[in-house]
Amino acid sequence: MAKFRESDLIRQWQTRVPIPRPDTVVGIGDDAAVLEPQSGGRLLVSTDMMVENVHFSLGWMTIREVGFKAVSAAVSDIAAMGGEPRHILASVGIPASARLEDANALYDGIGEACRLYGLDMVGGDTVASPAGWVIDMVVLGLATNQVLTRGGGRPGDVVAVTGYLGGAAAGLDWLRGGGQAVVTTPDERWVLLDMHRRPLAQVEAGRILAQSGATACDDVTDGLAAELRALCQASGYGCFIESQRIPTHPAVRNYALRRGKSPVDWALFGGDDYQLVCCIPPTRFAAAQAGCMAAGVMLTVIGRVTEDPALLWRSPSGVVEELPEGGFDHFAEEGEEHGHGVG
Ligand SMILES: Nc1ncnc2c1ncn2[C@@H]1O[C@H](COP(=O)(O)OP(=O)(O)O)[C@@H](O)[C@H]1O
Ligand SMILES: Cc1ncc(C[n+]2csc(CCOP(=O)(O)OP(=O)(O)O)c2C)c(N)n1
Ligand SMILES: [Mg+2]
Repeated sequence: MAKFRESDLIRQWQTRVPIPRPDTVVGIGDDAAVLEPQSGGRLLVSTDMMVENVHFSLGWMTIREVGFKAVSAAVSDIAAMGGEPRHILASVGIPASARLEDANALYDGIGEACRLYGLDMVGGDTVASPAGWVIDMVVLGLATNQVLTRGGGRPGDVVAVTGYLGGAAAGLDWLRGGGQAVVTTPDERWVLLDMHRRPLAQVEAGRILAQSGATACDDVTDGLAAELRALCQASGYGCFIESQRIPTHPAVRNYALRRGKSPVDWALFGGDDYQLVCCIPPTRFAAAQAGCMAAGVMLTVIGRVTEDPALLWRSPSGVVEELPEGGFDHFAEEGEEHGHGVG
């Protein structure tokens, strides 16, 4: 006897997601969703997959937190384009060990995030997975301002980031057990774990950046170094980064100090932060920063775009050199999954 049926599951899940938006003509329940086309904007579409023991471990995250994080990670790609997320589809592979409560808890997390981002869940697919959980999200969004691609940065633009970087990697380090012998205060731990388990997509900041003349943007999923490389490769220009300007949270710095690790390395190579890194003409920066501050988001200059295509930085030891390569790579060799300097 099956523990639950696909159709019952979907019916139960439907009660956990928000009621349909007015631009949803047909949502969950038919062969395809039907959406009202939007005039005066551009449609943004992105997909993002999370796999158990690659993107998360149920050893230290609840399946509800996984659902929330999967939506945030997917929405983050729409934020990085300066768009407004509107609709989402979720394809889920459920392992044999899962109970009905687990499947519903996943959707409690997905539903919570959908409400937070104003998303309408309009479909998906549900299958059995012989291995672990697999969660793939397709997000549709609308860009009514300029679209922020990766390749628009121009020499002289400042390079800026939202929020703090390196927190998700610090949290992962603690959760993996590496730092649990290290003295931390409960509030420090809370910051680290929250940054790892409950990232928030920077939708409002992306919209403000698009409105205030940013030229390029990317979200920090694989680490700042990898995203800077992606921005520079796309534009054909380079950058100069000041390591001491990279914003790391005081709790992350304290933990790194006691752990004998570098918070800047976590920011550069850790990934999973879901903050935005962007390029903005210097004359537009103050307005962009004020707009972000009014929305409760810190925007920090970390460097500038250069004509020379090299990626350079002033390292923590004060030496100007090439920005080290690295970052999260799914196909990296064992032991170097976090690239240079982290692990
Ligand atoms: N299997 C695939 N088939 C087609 N396009 C893909 C595939 N995987 C990734 N891409 C595309 O490659 C680009 C870079 O992907 P990725 O580095 O994963 O971006 P992001 O960090 O924003 O998720 C994106 O435009 C993405 O849509
Ligand atoms: C159990 C576990 N191991 C490692 C990590 C770290 N990690 C997994 S995926 C990832 C990067 C983001 O994933 P990816 O699929 O490359 O996102 P994309 O760039 O496509 O948005 C990171 C930092 C984690 N979060 N959990
Ligand atoms: Mg991807």
